[in-house]
Amino acid sequence: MSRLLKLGIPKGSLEQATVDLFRKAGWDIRIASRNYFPAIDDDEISCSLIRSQEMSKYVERGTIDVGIAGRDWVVENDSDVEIISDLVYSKVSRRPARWVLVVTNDSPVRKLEDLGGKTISTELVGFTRRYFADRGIDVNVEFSWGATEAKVVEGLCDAIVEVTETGSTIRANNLRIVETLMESTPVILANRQSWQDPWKRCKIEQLHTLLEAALRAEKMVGLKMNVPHDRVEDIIRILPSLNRPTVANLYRSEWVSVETVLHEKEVRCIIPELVRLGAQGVIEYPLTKII
Ligand SMILES: Nc1ncnc2c1ncn2[C@@H]1O[C@H](COP(=O)(O)OP(=O)(O)OP(=O)(O)O)[C@@H](O)[C@H]1O
Ligand SMILES: O=P(O)(O)OC[C@H]1O[C@H](OP(=O)(O)OP(=O)(O)O)[C@H](O)[C@@H]1O
Ligand SMILES: [Mg+2]
Repeated sequence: MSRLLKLGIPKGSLEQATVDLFRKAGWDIRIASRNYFPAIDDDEISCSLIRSQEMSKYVERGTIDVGIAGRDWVVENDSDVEIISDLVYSKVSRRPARWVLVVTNDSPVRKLEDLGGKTISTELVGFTRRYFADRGIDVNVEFSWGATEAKVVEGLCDAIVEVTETGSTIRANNLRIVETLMESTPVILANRQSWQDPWKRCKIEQLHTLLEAALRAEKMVGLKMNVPHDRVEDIIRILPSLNRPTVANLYRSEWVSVETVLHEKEVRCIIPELVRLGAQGVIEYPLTKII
């Protein structure tokens, strides 16, 4: 019997970064203009484009089995879903997005308490209300449909709670961060019943393993070299690795082959050192997955 896993891809800010990550993990997802059901090169998966804000609701009720969406919206919706994994990427970087309390540069507000009795505009209304209520600060939280930064500039509110990644929107509007309220990364979230189904769970775990492996491999490279037997200890001492470098014998030789995995930025410092210590035939190669 052929089985199908219903997968939700986040439409909007995380869409392109998610499709790119799937490509690295081994799945080709093709999104045709104005079509909400992307093609995927896996007969066991059917794909839908779903807004990040709504993903957890559809996963909770089982309309889709598994999805990717920002943890922020899962928290906001207070959805009863299985969180399988945090994937640390954003729209343009590999850093978490941050929900920050923001005011204009010339605002007298310096700390959360200064907002008592004031109005805050945000898309994340439930979370913001809970955040201030938990701290005993009475604020008026208004829902914003977007372009939220403009509202604080125009004086339509006293502060905003908005998501930021690079900080460029905040800078461009002459705004100031008072405090970070929450960090958020995309998560893999699954329907609880789907997670209990052995076939679906196995398929979800396949996605989980390969998406994480592709993220982990970014910026990492493999390094391989030949080393005289009596220099191995000196070389191993300076060589970074995920666990321990591999040392293998070379056929009928006094030399050994040493292999390791390290961050690409470490390579430019380490290669001259390796050569100084007697390594030869040093090669660097890209990695696509690390499990
Ligand atoms: N640079 C970024 N800008 C906006 N959202 C980001 C960014 N990086 C990551 N995200 C995440 O993308 C998800 C969706 O963000 P958001 O709610 O702003 O909707 P959107 O996809 O940007 O659509 P819209 O055009 O309505 O803003 C959130 O989980 C958010 O944390
Ligand atoms: O810190 P930065 O890197 O500048 O990113 C933050 C901005 O990105 C998002 O807007 P988005 O692109 O989702 O457009 P939107 O205004 O339609 O939400 C968010 O709402 C901020 O305005
Ligand atoms: Mg947005």
